[in-house]
Amino acid sequence: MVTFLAGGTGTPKLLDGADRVFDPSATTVVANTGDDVELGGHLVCPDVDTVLFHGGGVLDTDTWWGIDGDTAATHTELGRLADAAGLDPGPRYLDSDAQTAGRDIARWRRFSGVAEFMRIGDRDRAVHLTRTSLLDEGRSLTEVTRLLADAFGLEIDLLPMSDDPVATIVHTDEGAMHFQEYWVHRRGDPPVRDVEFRGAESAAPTPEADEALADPVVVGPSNPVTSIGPMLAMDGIEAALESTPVVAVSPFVGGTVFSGPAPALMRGVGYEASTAGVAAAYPFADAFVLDDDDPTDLDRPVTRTDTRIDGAEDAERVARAVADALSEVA
Ligand SMILES: C[C@H](OP(=O)(O)OP(=O)(O)OC[C@H]1O[C@@H](n2cnc3c(=O)[nH]c(N)nc32)[C@H](O)[C@@H]1O)C(=O)O
Ligand SMILES: O=c1nc2n(C[C@H](O)[C@H](O)[C@H](O)CO)c3cc(O)ccc3cc-2c(=O)[nH]1
Ligand SMILES: [Mg+2]
Repeated sequence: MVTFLAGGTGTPKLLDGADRVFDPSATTVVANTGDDVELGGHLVCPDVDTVLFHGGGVLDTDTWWGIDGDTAATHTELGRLADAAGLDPGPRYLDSDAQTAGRDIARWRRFSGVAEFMRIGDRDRAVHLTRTSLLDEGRSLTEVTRLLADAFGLEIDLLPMSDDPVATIVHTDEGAMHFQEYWVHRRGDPPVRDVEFRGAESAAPTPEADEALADPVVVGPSNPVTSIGPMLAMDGIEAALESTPVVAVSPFVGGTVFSGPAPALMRGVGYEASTAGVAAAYPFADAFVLDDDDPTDLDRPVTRTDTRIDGAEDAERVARAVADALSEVA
């Protein structure tokens, strides 16, 4: 049995070849939900969905989000309607007073769906519509995710980190904004001062996620702040990781990332933007998988390989390094 902690790019890339090393029927993936956002009344769960679409063989692996070849007729029409009605096409909160006055997580992650600022594909939207309808019937996100996983034919067990809402809020020089506004609408431009996981103090990992964390854990090469951070912010997760063998794969090579805003976010929360910073963020990790070219020395065991993942064979190589590291610490 093995459990991967996943964001939406680095860890899904690793999962692309992990099934050749770890039995998929004995593999659980706990996905971040801090990025989740409500658009037009539909709950979008980007990290859960990347793993879902990857497992179903339909992921767009140019972007690592959305469905390959998806159309966007509804998205285009929403934009046209908004334009014709003279509506602001940017991200608009449904109730900005309640948002700024209170700490209502639902309001912080809920945006107006008229002229969406994220490009939602038509087949992708069908997933959000199904998910939201099932949640409205009173099912938990865990149940709904499992139903969707069955529909997409996943072999692994895919779990959201929590059934409770957590919203990743980036505090910037230009104010506080939801991660999707910071990353998609503002292209990661505003300087980061801090990152907050709103709701994490009252959110709980699900019993299913708790159980999965009793198995050996692989922290994939995801963003330590916005993909793994929301999990670590919940009570009990770090303690669970202290009690089980954990191997982490660095998303950095020294001070360089393969993609995305991790350096700015790491610096924003006070970590060095490097593999050393990742190790500081993961005090519970028993061993690390680092790139051959990473000059970092760590105080914990290190297994080295080429950690660039450009396909299933690369992913298999990194997964084998993970398995080797796990066998040494388990
Ligand atoms: C916006 C993006 O978030 P998300 O899509 O959730 O991505 P993750 O947090 O899962 O991953 C970001 C992280 O991934 C690293 N990465 C990307 N490609 C590779 C690779 O081939 N090898 C490797 N070891 N790491 C990889 C990348 O450096 C990023 O830091 C986000 O936060 O970027
Ligand atoms: O950069 C973008 N990322 C988009 N993403 C990716 C997403 O913003 C982030 O990369 C993840 O939240 C990080 O995990 C989407 C993810 C989805 O699940 C559904 C729709 C989108 C749409 C966009 C988009 O328009 N632009
Ligand atoms: Mg993410």
